[in-house]
Amino acid sequence: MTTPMEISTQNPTETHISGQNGVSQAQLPASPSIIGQDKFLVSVEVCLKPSSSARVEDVRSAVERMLEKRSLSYIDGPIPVPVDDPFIAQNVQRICICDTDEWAKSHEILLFWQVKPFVHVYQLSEEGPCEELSGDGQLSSFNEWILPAKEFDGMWESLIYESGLKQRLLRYAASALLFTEKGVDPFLVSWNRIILLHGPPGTGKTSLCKALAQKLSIRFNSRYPQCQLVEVNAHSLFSKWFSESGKLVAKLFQKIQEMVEEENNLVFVLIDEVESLAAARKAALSGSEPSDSIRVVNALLTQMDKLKCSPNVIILTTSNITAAIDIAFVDRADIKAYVGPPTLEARYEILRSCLQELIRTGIISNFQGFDNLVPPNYSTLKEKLSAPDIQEAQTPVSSYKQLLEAAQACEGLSGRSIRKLPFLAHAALSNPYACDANKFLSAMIDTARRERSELPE
Ligand SMILES: Nc1ncnc2c1ncn2[C@@H]1O[C@H](COP(=O)(O)OP(=O)(O)OP(=O)(O)O)[C@@H](O)[C@H]1O
Repeated sequence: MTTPMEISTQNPTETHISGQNGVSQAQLPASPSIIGQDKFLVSVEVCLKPSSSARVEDVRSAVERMLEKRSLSYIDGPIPVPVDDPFIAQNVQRICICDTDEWAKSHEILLFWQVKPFVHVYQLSEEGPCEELSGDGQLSSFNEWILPAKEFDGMWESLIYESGLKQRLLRYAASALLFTEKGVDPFLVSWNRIILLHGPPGTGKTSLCKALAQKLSIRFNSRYPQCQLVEVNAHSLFSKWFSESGKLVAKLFQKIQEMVEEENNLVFVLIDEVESLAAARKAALSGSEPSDSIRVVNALLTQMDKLKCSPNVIILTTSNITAAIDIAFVDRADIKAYVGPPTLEARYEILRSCLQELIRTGIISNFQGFDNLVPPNYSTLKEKLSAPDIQEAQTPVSSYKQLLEAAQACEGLSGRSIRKLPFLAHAALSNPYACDANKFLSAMIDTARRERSELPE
């Protein structure tokens, strides 16, 4: 048996990939890497307009030429679509620099001569989920999306974790796909493509799985031009109609198998709350559940083992059980990552992004506290707070401090609760139509304290 790789947000160990000289399109690494002459390979994601019918290769070359001409500095985030290039302007909706953050930490800003941009061109699918109703018309047993999907656009960026968790997941998945692609003998080097994210409720595990699938579909689109995500509803598989469940599992996996047979298809299977499978199995063994349920779980595990052999499948699973999970299902996962409650920095960044959105939409006005209406990021804030001239610049600093205080007050709250906080704070204001930033921040601190006091011991 292989020893699973544990990724934890609490015990970060930074590992950098290097020596990717001569990387071809199909072998792309998922994160920036040092290539020949000490250049950093940085991903540049180019989103086409829904109306565009331009060839991906043409857009890629045009963007590469544009990047060569401009002496850009590379930091994560969008760069303006050039208006002086009619072809790009006509076809491209957005250009985004990605994944420079782990390099930028030690190198500050990456300059154009240090960088080899790796351009990924994609178009979002607007089809929406295709839902399959189970026989009795109740809960559907799965949802299916064509990736990259409009629904998941921006999800990756909105999830904030410390210690490079997202980058590590991306790299592990990318390495797993590369090993398979290159035909590495699994008897000599073992790995699989099952990922388990576990941790308390509301820490973004399901969202992270979907966002990871979306990212990989963009990064690997030259090898896999088609990509799907199938979200299995584990609960619905254990409907009260157990006799139907076996059929549901068979039907579901038959469909997945059909997708996988097409070798240009990359298929992600997301199974949420896998502990419900283990619970059903345990209950069946103790005789409190129909023995059908054990057959369903076993059928699911067997089908997963079968799927594991296909090179173009990644199985993503989540569990809310935070302690060591010891179930047959989990043994199968090679990559296990603990996703914990957000740290102070992550909480601050989540609230900052909420605030920015409320400023953008005009819900918060009368905003004097922040430079250019942009609240500072956590590290800039730290610098500002430790600056010697802090006493003189009282007004902005008090706003920054209020935001930090709100983040401190959120200790123990999940990412999901923190994202709801600005809404609750707004609803608590006496005059929500003329929303003053400082009043809003005070309301947010109070709301956070109240929410926290309501947490179970
Ligand atoms: N670290 C985070 N950064 C930013 N947003 C977060 C974070 N954690 C949670 N959220 C927000 O909470 C929402 C809910 O997360 P999600 O449902 O994926 O969590 P989960 O861990 O799967 O929870 P559950 O197990 O209860 O389903 C996300 O869509 C996101 O908006």
